[in-house]
Amino acid sequence: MSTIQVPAGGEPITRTNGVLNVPNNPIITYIEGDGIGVDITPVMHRVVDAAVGKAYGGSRQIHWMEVLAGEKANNEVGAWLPDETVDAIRQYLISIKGPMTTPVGGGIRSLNVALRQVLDLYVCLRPVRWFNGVPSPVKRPNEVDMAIFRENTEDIYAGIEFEAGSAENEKFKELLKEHFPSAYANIRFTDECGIGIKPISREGTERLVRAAIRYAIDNKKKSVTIVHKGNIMKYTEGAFRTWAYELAEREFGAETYTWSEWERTVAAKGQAAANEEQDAAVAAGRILIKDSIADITLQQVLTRPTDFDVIATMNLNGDYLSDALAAQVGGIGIAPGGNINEQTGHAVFEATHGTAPKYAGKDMVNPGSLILSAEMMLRHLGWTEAADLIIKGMDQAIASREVTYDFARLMDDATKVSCSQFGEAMIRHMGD
Ligand SMILES: NC(=O)C1=CN([C@@H]2O[C@H](COP(=O)(O)OP(=O)(O)OC[C@H]3O[C@@H](n4cnc5c(N)ncnc54)[C@H](OP(=O)(O)O)[C@@H]3O)[C@@H](O)[C@H]2O)C=CC1
Ligand SMILES: O=C(O)CCC(=O)C(=O)O
Ligand SMILES: [Mg+2]
Repeated sequence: MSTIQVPAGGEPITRTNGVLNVPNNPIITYIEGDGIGVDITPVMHRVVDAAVGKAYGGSRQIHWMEVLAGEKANNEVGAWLPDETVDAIRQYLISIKGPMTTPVGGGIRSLNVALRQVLDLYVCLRPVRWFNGVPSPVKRPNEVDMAIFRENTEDIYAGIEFEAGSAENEKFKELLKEHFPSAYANIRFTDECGIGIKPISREGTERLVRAAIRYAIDNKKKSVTIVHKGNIMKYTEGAFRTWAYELAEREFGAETYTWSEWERTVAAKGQAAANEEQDAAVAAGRILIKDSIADITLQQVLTRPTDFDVIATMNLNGDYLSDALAAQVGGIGIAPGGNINEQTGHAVFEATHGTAPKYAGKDMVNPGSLILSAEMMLRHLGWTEAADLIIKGMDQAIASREVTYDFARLMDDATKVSCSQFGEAMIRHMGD
């Protein structure tokens, strides 16, 4: 028997010729989420409903439809990610989710990753911007304004792993030994050795980088930085870099200037000529496509954030970078995101953070990350007036220094409020 109750007054969002048709009463599916999902999801609903109500005077309203996943689904129907949940998310196109728990070192594989893979949500877009007044460990957090495009379906997240001591692991090592003896010889300790495989494809790279460059063009950004560890992982991360440059030159030759063009000009005409060419291209408004190795990137996003606008990278680098960058603009409590397939129109919005289990059910954490994910969702639907109200509510609530514990502990003169009180403050301040 289905656990899904389709809201009587709502209509599905559909898509024709690549364009979303959003009715005034759209059904949006949501997963409450494990851990702090019970705290932040209802607050997000209240804030979004208030913004939509205020922006459109009652002529538009979201009809929320719960679909089960994670611990709640396992408790209620004995499945972590029920088929009907995936089917509903597929059918209704646009969803928002709370975080879901993934055990470490064994147990079920990530449901968050599974959802991205099963719907082929290849772009994980995580914008990082600072709100005036938010406490930050860096001197000039206002200089941080980046958008991370994280490839969401490949890399070590593909889950090709062989547990040490398992029959599969032994079989895989036999295969290596027989067919790739020099690779096998590189394994330092063969006896108890887990093995993971990292697939990175040209197709996966190109669709992600294409989305990142289009975003840079649409949002008038100056550069796209390809972040990789291609010096060490030559045929995965190094290939990502090569394919990214090739794509930029092939599909966006008029709008971009790449560091690989710069290198070719250096070889042909020398460095001064290449610099001149690059400067002229940038002055003419072409987007600079450059690359940076992952380790130094983690330093430079801190020391010279203005060098970075849009970042295009693979799954694991993007995961690390999103949490690290969130710290610069107030922390993971206000770090939003969206998982998107631009070809099918499916999108699942979600916070960057996880289930923060020690705070679960305490009405304590910052709901900002999920609310800002909903703000991205509203913009994606074209409901910009409601999205703008959410930004206004967030700005003003922070300016009035009514903040949750994570900000309050870093601010001298703040009033610490609960998760739900922060939501109420946001709603109050939408009217300011
Ligand atoms: N997309 C998803 O659903 C994700 C799921 N996860 C899963 O979540 C579980 C827990 O992961 P963990 O590594 O602890 O990371 P979490 O992001 O869940 O929490 C780590 C810390 O981040 C801070 N934090 C997180 N959310 C908030 C918030 N809303 N407001 C304020 N502070 C916040 C807290 O810091 P402090 O204690 O300093 O206040 C918290 O202890 C794991 O099972 C993991 O796999 C993780 C990431 C994403
Ligand atoms: O799926 C998980 O449990 C963690 C995922 C994660 O950290 C992320 O997507 O940022
Ligand atoms: Mg993460």
